[in-house]
Amino acid sequence: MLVTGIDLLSKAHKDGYAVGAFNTSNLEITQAIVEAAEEMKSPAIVEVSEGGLKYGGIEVISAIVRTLAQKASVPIALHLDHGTDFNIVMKCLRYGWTSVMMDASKLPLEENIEVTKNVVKIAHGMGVSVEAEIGKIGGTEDNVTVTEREAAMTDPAEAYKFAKETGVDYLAISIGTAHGPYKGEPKLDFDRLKTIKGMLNMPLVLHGASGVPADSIERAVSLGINKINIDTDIRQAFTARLRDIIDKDKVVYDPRKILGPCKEAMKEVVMNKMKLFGSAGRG
Ligand SMILES: O=C(CO)COP(=O)(O)O
Ligand SMILES: O=C[C@H](O)COP(=O)(O)O
Ligand SMILES: [Zn+2]
Ligand SMILES: [Zn+2]
Repeated sequence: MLVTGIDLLSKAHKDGYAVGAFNTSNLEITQAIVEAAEEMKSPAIVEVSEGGLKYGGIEVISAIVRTLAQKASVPIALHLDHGTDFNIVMKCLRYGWTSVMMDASKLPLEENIEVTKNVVKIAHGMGVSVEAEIGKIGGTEDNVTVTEREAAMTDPAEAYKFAKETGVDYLAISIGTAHGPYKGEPKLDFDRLKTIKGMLNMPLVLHGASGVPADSIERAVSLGINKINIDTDIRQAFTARLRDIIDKDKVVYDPRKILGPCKEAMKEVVMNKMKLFGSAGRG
């Protein structure tokens, strides 16, 4: 069934687990996520970036995700990931999305507050929940100095002010993860997470979670992370299986014989994340 993001995340916040938010931009990735959720009896968030929307087109992507979510035996939310353009956020609301992220984290704090507050007002009027970001979640962290890393992290006092003034439903914080494949091992600032959770007492979101070791993920969940974004690990599973198939079989030409096994590889990744995040069995 199709539900709102806050339906899923308020339960996760209360009971101390995290719901995976998996990026999609086509049919097979969406099938992999929804089938994994059903098999694991887990809730799931299917999310699409602005780039993903451009790739698939909002009508088509909305229809794919909504149809599969409505048919699913477990609760699924349809979420806009890193909406940086106010008009795209509004478009997702018009297309019946059940959760949106307004990511104005590149703007100064007061401007981020203004933009986010406005989105919260409109989205809440339509029964849709909102994520926002405070701090800067980078790309891969090569060439980032310690001072730069520290400056990009979420300041707990700013996060508190932001949450209070915007009325946002869940908040993405920066504690040392980065989008994309890691060059070295990510080091998470657990003390910062603990402080922020203690001050805000609301669902918190971890971006850039692909490639983060399982013990760090478990610790982050135990300290109050309730939504975990995964894209790169799924993309890599897809590509590895694709290479394997066409390397081994020089005559295969039916896309279904290629994409079917690729979907299974992505599904495996998603199921393992659901077990790790503690959402399996909660759907
Ligand atoms: O945060 C993400 C999407 O918003 C995904 O991060 P990864 O690149 O680590 O999978
Ligand atoms: O946050 C980034 C997500 O992995 C989406 O990436 P994308 O902008 O390449 O679709
Ligand atoms: Zn961002
Ligand atoms: Zn992200």
